[in-house]
Amino acid sequence: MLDFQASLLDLNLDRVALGALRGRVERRELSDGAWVDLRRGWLCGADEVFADLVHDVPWQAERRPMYDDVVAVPRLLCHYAAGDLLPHPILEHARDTLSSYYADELGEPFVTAGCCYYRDGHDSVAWHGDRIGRGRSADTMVAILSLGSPRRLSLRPVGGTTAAAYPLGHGDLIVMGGSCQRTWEHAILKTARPVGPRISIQFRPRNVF
Ligand SMILES: O=C(O)CCC(=O)C(=O)O
Ligand SMILES: [Fe+2]
Repeated sequence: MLDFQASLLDLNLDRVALGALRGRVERRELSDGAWVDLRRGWLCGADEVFADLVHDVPWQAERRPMYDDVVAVPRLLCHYAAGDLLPHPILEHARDTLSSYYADELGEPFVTAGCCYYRDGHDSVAWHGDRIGRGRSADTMVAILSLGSPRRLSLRPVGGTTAAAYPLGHGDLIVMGGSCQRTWEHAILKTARPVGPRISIQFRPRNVF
């Protein structure tokens, strides 16, 4: 119902824009110094941006070794390094807005953008922390903008059982912060429910992957 209302709102506004962050971001403390911030419906006009990204991003199907085999990574990917032009101007605006909103707490800007395209419920990402680089040893932030059909971002303390799950889609923002990448894990689990495609854009600071 909410999604439907958001869609109508988007049509009425007929424009792509970011809502306010100040006063609209809700922080949830996890444990061990980990937290997530949520700002639902941050991006208006998400349908249009979603369609543009499906079309314009050079999506890549990756393969990776697993045991004795090489298997397809179950989602499409495209990584934008620091300094790369992002595939939609609203994403540049989102990155810069996040950088200034979190400047005091993060102490550095968000510089990279990882894009993931989950075509349906078979596409997923297994439990992990973004721990390559500094996320392994230092507090940091990973900000995720979600477009399209809602999928759950599941979270659990490392090695524990699922402790939180946030349905994310249609312009929602979630920021994982504090020790989240090293003391907690996150995943987009496969689902047998009929779900449409979802795109997520993860903004990260330098040397966090
Ligand atoms: O798609 C998402 O929201 C999460 C993706 C993710 O965790 C990753 O690519 O590291
Ligand atoms: Fe991740």
